Amino acid sequence: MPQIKTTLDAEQEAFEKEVVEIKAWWDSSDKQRQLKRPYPAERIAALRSSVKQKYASSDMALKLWNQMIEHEKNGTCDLTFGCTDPLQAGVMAKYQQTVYVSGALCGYSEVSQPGMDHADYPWDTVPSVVNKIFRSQQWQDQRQRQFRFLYPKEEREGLDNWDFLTPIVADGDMGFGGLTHTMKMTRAFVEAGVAMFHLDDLAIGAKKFTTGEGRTVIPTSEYLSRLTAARTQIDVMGAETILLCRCDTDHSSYITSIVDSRDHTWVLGATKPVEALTTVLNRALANGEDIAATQKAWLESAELKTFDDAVASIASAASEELKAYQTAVAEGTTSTSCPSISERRALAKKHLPESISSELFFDWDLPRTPEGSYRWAPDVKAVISRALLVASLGEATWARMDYPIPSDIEAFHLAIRAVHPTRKFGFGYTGGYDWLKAGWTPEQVKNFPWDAAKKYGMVWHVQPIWALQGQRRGTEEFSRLWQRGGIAAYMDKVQGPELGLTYPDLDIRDYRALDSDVKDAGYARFKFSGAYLADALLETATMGIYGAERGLKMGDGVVKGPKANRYG
Ligand SMILES: C[C@](O)(C(=O)O)[C@H](CC(=O)O)C(=O)O
Repeated sequence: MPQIKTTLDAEQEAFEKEVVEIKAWWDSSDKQRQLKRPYPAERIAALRSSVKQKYASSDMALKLWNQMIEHEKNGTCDLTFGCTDPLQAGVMAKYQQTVYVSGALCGYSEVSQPGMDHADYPWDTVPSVVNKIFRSQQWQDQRQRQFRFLYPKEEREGLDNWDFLTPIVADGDMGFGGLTHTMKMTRAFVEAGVAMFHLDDLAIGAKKFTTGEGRTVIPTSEYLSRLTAARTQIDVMGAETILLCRCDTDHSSYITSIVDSRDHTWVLGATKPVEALTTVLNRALANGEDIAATQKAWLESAELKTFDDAVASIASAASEELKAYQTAVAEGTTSTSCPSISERRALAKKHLPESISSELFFDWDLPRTPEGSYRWAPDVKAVISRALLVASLGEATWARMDYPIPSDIEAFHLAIRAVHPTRKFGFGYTGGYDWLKAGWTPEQVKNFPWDAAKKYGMVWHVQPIWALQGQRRGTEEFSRLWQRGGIAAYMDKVQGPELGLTYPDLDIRDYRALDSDVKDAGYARFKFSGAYLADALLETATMGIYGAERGLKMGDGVVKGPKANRYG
């Protein structure tokens, strides 16, 4: 193999030139300047290959960035929805400025083994759907252009001229593995032409949006490395691809590790000296006892609390000393850091009378799950502190809320905007949200997208799983139409409007009386989505431990749905 023909001087000079170019790029726009990399330009230059490429992803990202800036200026927003189908994407281009490629939808319809939204499909699944859609957008653009040039300039006015190159936003979930998976996925997204993708803080292999189990997140430090891995890869490629920092901490139930003290405020511990939960569950399993009942009884006996609540519950009689402890914790807490549990133990010892502090029992290992995760109860402050910490690694933020609680939405966005006044936010309308039940008035629901755009800079809104509900309904309507009216109904209802024709002789109207079918209400979200099946499979694999907390029970081969799902 021939050696590269260069001299050491020439090699060094080219490297230094590249470093200068990278620095200039990082300083070339507001978009770039807001990013704070934890690595120097030299590191990126050394990580690059010598083949320089230009990616369409950069053009699409800048287009989206400008759209978002305009929305932010005008207090408006883009409203899009999830799509995996190129034909749909072509239609969407007429009405919205972005197309969203949803991981959940890909998991249902783009893989050889469909399933619930567990992000358990190969890491390149979503990038390859982005690739398919981006190519189809280019083809739509090409065929429209070719059609326009069939006409001379003076006759082109009024011909279709849609902007089919709608920026694609994609679901990167939790990066599908370790940091190198995240980098490979990022690279695949950039190569596929994505404009923006989101990465969240969910634990790998533990995304469980079924009916039976809470979500597991990773520690703050791991979330930071995950987003840094994606940013590194984007920089190595010299791309403008936008990174949307999504945070799923809101109402999550478990955290894989307590290595990062920034998470400690919300971690739950047993406040009674009980046996470890796993010991109790294993014994119950061996004895064939009811797992759900065993777990429930254990949780009651352990009296789980956060450390600060544990202190407050034993020190209520010593209100001055308790206050001193709480003030000391508050003084050691900033928006991005807080005292660790060992430091809090020391503060409790310092401020509480010996007779009280010696009573304090807090053990966060006892309630660990069979997979080793810790239990925690994060509030909106936890989401805010994570989002603030990672903000400078990406250009936009999305707090994925488990439920649209008005005060949480307000607190989150105002807190981030207070630090980053021009921050752009995304928001997802999960299909199961019941806005009225969450405390919104009908008027507020009607105005939400535009009000939130004005108030918070929420410029990108997505209904990710429309296809699961809306497309099913559309297909259902057509299936029934077709059965009742055959080709005449097709001509009247589908082909006619498509070709601009009416067929007055086809006087068949009875097929239009499509009675509304509410028999299957709730079907799409929990049955068609496979949530019950997923629960049953996980429950079987964990010998009944999975879902026990939410009241799922293994019985007669039939898994009964919980009375209340995660939407309350
Ligand atoms: C956006 C999402 O990641 C998706 O896969 O589309 C899901 C959608 C949903 O559960 O409604 C999510 O929000 O996690």
